[in-house]
Amino acid sequence: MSAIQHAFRPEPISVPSSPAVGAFGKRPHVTIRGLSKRFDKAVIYDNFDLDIPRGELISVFGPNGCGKSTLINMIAGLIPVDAGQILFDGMLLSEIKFGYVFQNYREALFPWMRAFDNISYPLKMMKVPAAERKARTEKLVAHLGVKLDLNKYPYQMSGGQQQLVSIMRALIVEPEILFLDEPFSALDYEMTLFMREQLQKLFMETGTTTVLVSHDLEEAVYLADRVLLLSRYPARVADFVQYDGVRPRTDATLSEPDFVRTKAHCLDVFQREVRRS
Ligand SMILES: Nc1ncnc2c1ncn2[C@@H]1O[C@H](COP(=O)(O)OP(=O)(O)OP(=O)(O)O)[C@@H](O)[C@H]1O
Repeated sequence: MSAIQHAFRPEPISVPSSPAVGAFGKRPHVTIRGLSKRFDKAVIYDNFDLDIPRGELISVFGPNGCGKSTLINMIAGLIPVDAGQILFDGMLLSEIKFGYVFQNYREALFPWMRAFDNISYPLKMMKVPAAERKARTEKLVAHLGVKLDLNKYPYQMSGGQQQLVSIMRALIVEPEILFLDEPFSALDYEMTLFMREQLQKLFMETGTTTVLVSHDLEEAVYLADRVLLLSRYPARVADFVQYDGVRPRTDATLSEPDFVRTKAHCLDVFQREVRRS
């Protein structure tokens, strides 16, 4: 193991001998074993294993088209797996509550519903009575300290506000795990910075296990407790890099030695994977 790997305290990703204890020395939240997926002749995953620790924010980063979205979509049950098993504390997806935030906020919200109704919609699907839906939505908004007119329709809100509504809609069910697929990529830079702070605040408030696909290495490291670096497909774990930067992370974080080293290490791994044909 090189000196730089020591500095980042990478943790080996291996199939634990007992499913009760994962690679992190504690029970993993999500256990993926033997996952396989192909699209026509392209083998995207072939017998892929991964443990996702509880209560951490995991950024997924890797070469273009390597299978980042496919991974979270399979974990979230949006696309079927060809083979393998994904368990959440030993349970199936159907037995847990999870939230998913799509990249394209423009198509994610119901345009005929006000922000408030968009946020509380999953509760309606769960047949929660109207009074309780209202109370829970108000509580979530107050808890997060979101300053937004919830009577507005999506077309009356900025992209960032719409994405914030999408995130709150994902959180309203008090998910055990939250998936975000490049949630800020359609936003302008100012809004992206604002939304990163919102996400970080949410994460610090709720401690929800979060899996974030990002195209931006700086963002991936800045937000993460661990960065999952994938290889080109068939995707392997090229590295699973721990980053312990104190939260809340700020602009100053970006020039801290630990951040700079972690990002440089991730970039090294990424470039090695990109060069590999
Ligand atoms: N429904 C599909 N049918 C056929 N091929 C698909 C489908 N979905 C994804 N793929 C292919 O599978 C590979 C992985 O796609 P995926 O979107 O998971 O990658 P990604 O790493 O998220 O991509 P990007 O970096 O572009 O966001 C890509 O080559 C993609 O073209």
